[in-house]
Amino acid sequence: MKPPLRVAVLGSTGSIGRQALDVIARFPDRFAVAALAAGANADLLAEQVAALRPRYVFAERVSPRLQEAAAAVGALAERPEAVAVAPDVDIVLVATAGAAGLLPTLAALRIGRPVAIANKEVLVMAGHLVREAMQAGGGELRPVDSEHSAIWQCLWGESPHAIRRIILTASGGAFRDFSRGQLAAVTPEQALDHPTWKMGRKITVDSATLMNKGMETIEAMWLFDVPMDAVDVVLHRESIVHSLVEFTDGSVKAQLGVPDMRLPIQLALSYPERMPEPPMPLLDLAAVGVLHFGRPDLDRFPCLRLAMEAGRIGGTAPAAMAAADEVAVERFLRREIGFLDIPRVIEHVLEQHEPLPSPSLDEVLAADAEARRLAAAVAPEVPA
Ligand SMILES: NC(=O)C1=CN([C@@H]2O[C@H](COP(=O)(O)OP(=O)(O)OC[C@H]3O[C@@H](n4cnc5c(N)ncnc54)[C@H](OP(=O)(O)O)[C@@H]3O)[C@@H](O)[C@H]2O)C=CC1
Ligand SMILES: CC(=O)[C@@H](O)[C@H](O)COP(=O)(O)O
Ligand SMILES: [Mn+2]
Repeated sequence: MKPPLRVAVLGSTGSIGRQALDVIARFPDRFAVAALAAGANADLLAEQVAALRPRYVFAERVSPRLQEAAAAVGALAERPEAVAVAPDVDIVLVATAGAAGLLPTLAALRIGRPVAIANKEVLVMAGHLVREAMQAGGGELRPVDSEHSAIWQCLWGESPHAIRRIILTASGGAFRDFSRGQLAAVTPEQALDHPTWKMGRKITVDSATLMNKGMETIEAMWLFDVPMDAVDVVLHRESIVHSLVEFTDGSVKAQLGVPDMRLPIQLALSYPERMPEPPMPLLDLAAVGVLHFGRPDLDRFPCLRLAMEAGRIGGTAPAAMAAADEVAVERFLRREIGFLDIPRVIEHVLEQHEPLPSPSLDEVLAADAEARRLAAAVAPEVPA
């Protein structure tokens, strides 16, 4: 029997991270936790360290309790990159949110380590650097985002030359049926009430603005090496069809399942095998009854258009956009700006930004920092 796959979970206290620990715990013969990294939730991380006894731990905020738990099992790392390249790790799951996963992803890929990537902002900011690191190190990227896991599965056994179009499905988020007038007055609590998925706060707001889908179009370009013109978005309220691929001969393949991230997480770990048991309830299509599809409305949800435009421009534009979005979402959650200000802030930043083609890491980080500074300074137009 093979020894268990040793997994480093970056972002272990978050929504994806906690579900990953669930999956790992279900199959102790197959998977083991080798390392954990998190941000500010030192209490939960301390509990995870005490229960799972990883050999490497990183935290942005270290509490005395975490220090004690980490000292009992190994050393506290100074940086998340150190966890990503620690010895005795077979795969790194990058489940941090926002820009935090960029450096650990590059570090792991540069030493040829497989990376299961949930943190889509990493690919949006610097897809070309991720690809370069993967090619230089001989590493491998396995998609975790549900749509990209679906596309990945549709492409198994297919030639990449046979792809005509990638079709990403979008639930439409919390405000899919709201008018523009109604959108002006929505609250963070309403935005955080996603109709089909339970996720972290930032991605849930991104889903409500359709920025999540916009970022996913750029993520698809890098993961599957297709131009933006070969990526489409279709609204699908039920989140049962996770995405589709249209091939050159007109055939269309889709992957379906109940909306539950434990399947894509499990598959990214078990690949190229499928596990013998599902981690979630099975899909009963007769009980679902009807599936709906439609076109996204770019007037009500301009973030999708902004992201696709940034993806087409390339260079530092997507990094500036992602940074502006991160700041705008935080400001909305703090009630400093209204929901309709989120695309305004991003558009303002992109108008000021002069994109550099093929940027170095330093240039990406500079574009990120400048976009954050600009986004923090945009005054709200809609009263928060
Ligand atoms: N949730 C979902 O269902 C899906 C998520 N994704 C993507 O996966 C990523 C994670 O999403 P989600 O789990 O929802 O987000 P959460 O906000 O729930 O979790 C984010 C995690 O990142 C950790 N973190 C923050 N900063 C650092 C840092 N500097 N170093 C290490 N860890 C850090 C947080 O730690 P702490 O809590 O301790 O501060 C937390 O564990 C995002 O990019 C999202 O777009 C993609 C598809 C589905
Ligand atoms: C679960 C997952 O992959 C999320 O990215 C999800 O897609 C969000 O739903 P939306 O379709 O509303 O963006
Ligand atoms: Mn997704």
